[in-house]
Amino acid sequence: MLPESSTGCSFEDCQDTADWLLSQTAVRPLVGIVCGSGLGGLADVLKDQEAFNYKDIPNFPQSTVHGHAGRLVFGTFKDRTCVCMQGRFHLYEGYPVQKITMPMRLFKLLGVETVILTNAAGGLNQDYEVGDIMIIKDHLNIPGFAGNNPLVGPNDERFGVRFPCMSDAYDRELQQLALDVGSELGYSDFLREGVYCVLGGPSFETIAECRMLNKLGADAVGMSTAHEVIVARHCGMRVFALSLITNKVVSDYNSEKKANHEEVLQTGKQRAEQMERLVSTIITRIGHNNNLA
Ligand SMILES: O=P(O)(O)O[C@H]1O[C@H](CO)[C@@H](O)[C@H]1O
Ligand code: HPA
Repeated sequence: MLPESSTGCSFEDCQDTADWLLSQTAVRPLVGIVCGSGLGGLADVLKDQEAFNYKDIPNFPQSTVHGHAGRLVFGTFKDRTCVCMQGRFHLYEGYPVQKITMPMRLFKLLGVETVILTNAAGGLNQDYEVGDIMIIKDHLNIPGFAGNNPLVGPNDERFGVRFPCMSDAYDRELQQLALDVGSELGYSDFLREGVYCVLGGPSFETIAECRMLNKLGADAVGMSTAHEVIVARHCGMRVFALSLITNKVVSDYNSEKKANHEEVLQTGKQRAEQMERLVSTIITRIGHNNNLA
């Protein structure tokens, strides 16, 4: 059986889901947002909200992780129309990688042009502090090294080409815009630019793994985002992504510290306001057809 037909992620499945949503709401979103662990409050910046529980959306996966509410929220910010995933899906939840990235194809079919992804991540870079916000400039897709890439399987040209380029995955103009907005908001002291590394999870990294990832050039590590970015780029959407450094990884055998999800959610709460202001200000500067306002 073809992977796409077995997971409900074919073009027709995604189109059915898009048609259903478009029949339920008058909002025609141009910006798609994905909230990372503990960052679901980002959806609250949207006005005139219309929200759908994931369980009520045809073909849609369910959120199983604490800190991911499981709601798709449509609304506007200033005059920008948005759709926001309050909760994402991860490999470790047991979904095939095609299923966890299906919402990106749905975004495309809803008319989204720009995707803004956020995540919680562990800081590998020794200069990073908890609470830093990292503009993702590139990624290391470790599951992809082992063949677990969301584009594996028959390619549907209606979404994109068989061999999409990824050297331009993270839009450089949007990165610059984020730096400018961050500076205007007085965030420069905790705004970074770096490389995000995705692992399968759900176990946190060993000390040896952290040391290796840092040597490989990763600044932050998490269990999401890169798969979504690949699928979003495959179908031609512009991508911008932020990591909130919620914890410093343990890379010293003398350390007593232990990575844990509670700390991740706690840091999310502490930086929620700045994350929301940064993202919402960036959204106000994104024009139609991918132009910057
Ligand atoms: O990437 P998001 O969804 O923000 O979540 C991050 O936080 C969780 C670990 O605490 C993992 O799911 C990791 O990927
Ligand atoms: N490792 C992996 N994923 C994470 C981390 C981490 O330290 N923090 C938040 N998500």
